Amino acid sequence: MNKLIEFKNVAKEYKIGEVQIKALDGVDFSITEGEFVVILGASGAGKSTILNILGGMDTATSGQVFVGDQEITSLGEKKLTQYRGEKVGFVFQFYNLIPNLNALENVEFATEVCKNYLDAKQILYKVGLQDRIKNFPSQLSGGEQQRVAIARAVAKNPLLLLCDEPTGALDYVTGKSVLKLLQELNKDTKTCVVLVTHNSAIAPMADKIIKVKSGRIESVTLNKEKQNVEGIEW
Ligand SMILES: Nc1ncnc2c1ncn2[C@@H]1O[C@H](COP(=O)(O)OP(=O)(O)OP(=O)(O)O)[C@@H](O)[C@H]1O
Repeated sequence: MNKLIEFKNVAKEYKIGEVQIKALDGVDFSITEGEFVVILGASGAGKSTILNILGGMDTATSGQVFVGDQEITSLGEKKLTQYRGEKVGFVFQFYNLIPNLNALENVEFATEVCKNYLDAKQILYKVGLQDRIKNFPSQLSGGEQQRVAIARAVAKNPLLLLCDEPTGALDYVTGKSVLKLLQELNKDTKTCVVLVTHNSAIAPMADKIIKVKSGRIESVTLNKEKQNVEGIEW
């Protein structure tokens, strides 16, 4: 399998007044096509910063990030917007759906700027929402809203699906079903999934586990005994 993502000596510094915060301090790792990757670390370790740089929502202070055949750290604003719009699907802790659009319209709206998008209705069926496509976000449970958000991200047919604490606002059972959906989508579509969490118990579901500590990579582990989410308890 080919390398899809590479971080080379990536640093991110924030300056607040006189205080300098090193959110990332020389981060190196790579991700292969089709991998399901879990990024683990305590609060403030730098997980979201990695995800945001990878998704083109933030820029590195130094270092290089390669995604596919592009070095995204060298892209100008316009090209970076294009990268974000076409190549990256995002799923966040809070679903960020548009309240006055129904489930189908939320998914269709997201694909408007994409070239190779998938059929919104089909994707909503795939995430188990065939009976809810005309419902507005306020008529859906948290788990259902997250399924719409996942459908919205997947319908773009992205190169990467980036998930930042996607189960953070959900109860145990609903969270587990959302993780199961992400694992199945990764398996079926071979889309690379990068999932940020502080919950180390879900690491066995990944092909690769990247541990982050104080802005540095603590370890990168290839998981030879990948498990289905159903078989993991926490
Ligand atoms: N916009 C910003 N301005 C200043 N400091 C920031 C900013 N964004 C992040 N940081 C700092 O960078 C460090 C890493 O933050 P990051 O959000 O990546 O951590 P995290 O591992 O995702 O944490 P959490 O699990 O709590 O979300 C933290 O010390 C944080 O306070």
